[in-house]
Amino acid sequence: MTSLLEVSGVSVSFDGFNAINNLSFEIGPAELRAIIGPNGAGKTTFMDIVTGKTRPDEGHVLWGGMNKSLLKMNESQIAREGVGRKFQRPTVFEDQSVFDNLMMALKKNRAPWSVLFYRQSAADRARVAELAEEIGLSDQLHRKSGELSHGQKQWLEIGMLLAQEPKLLLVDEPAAGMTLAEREHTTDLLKEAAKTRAVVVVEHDMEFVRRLGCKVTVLHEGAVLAEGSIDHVTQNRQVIDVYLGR
Ligand SMILES: Nc1ncnc2c1ncn2[C@@H]1O[C@H](COP(=O)(O)OP(=O)(O)OP(=O)(O)O)[C@@H](O)[C@H]1O
Repeated sequence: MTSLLEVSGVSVSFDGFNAINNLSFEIGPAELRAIIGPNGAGKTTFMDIVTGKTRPDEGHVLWGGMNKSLLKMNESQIAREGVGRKFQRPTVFEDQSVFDNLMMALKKNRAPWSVLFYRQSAADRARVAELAEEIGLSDQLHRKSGELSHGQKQWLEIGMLLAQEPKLLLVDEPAAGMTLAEREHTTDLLKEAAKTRAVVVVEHDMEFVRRLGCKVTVLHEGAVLAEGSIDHVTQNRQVIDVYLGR
């Protein structure tokens, strides 16, 4: 398998503290991966490095078939390369409808004149309908986004990211604050999204991770402690010790 993203030997320290410690990580172009790990394991810092927010002190972050270095790009160049990031709290335009939020998010020519003279095309409207279907909000299209439930807002934001057609989607704790039914829908949505792109889900909720049914990477002290199926990693003695604080 050729990787979409290949992180190797990456280290970063903050004031002498090693937050990421010789970390290596690979993901394929259509793969779902969960990253778990105790507080302070380096999960957020890892995402910050991939998205260009934090520069590592050492190592390589290679992207795509041509092995471009993401470390040579700034945050917006990395986003344009196709790396999308969903933060924990939903950030949708609350005063706008679901339809308008999705329409605004569509991948288009962002030059000022094209935004100024932009008219919705039938193709764009069809794409918005398709995205709404994918995130399960087809019947909410004309609702104000601020009126949606927490779970629906999260799906809308995922839809807005999918509208940008990312090759890699990083999702931070999507299940937090969701009802069981919302979690189940979120699992389906992420699994579906990962059929055509790479999706990395950082999550604390083990049941949610189990339902994702994907390979799991366990981080601890800024490095990979274990990797494999959820059963494989949860039976690993070191992982058990770390989670029990031994
Ligand atoms: N900008 C920073 N300055 C100093 N220390 C930092 C900075 N960012 C992260 N750290 C430290 O690096 C370590 C890793 O933090 P990180 O937020 O990546 O962990 P995490 O796995 O995401 O944790 P959590 O599950 O609590 O979100 C922590 O000890 C944190 O305090």
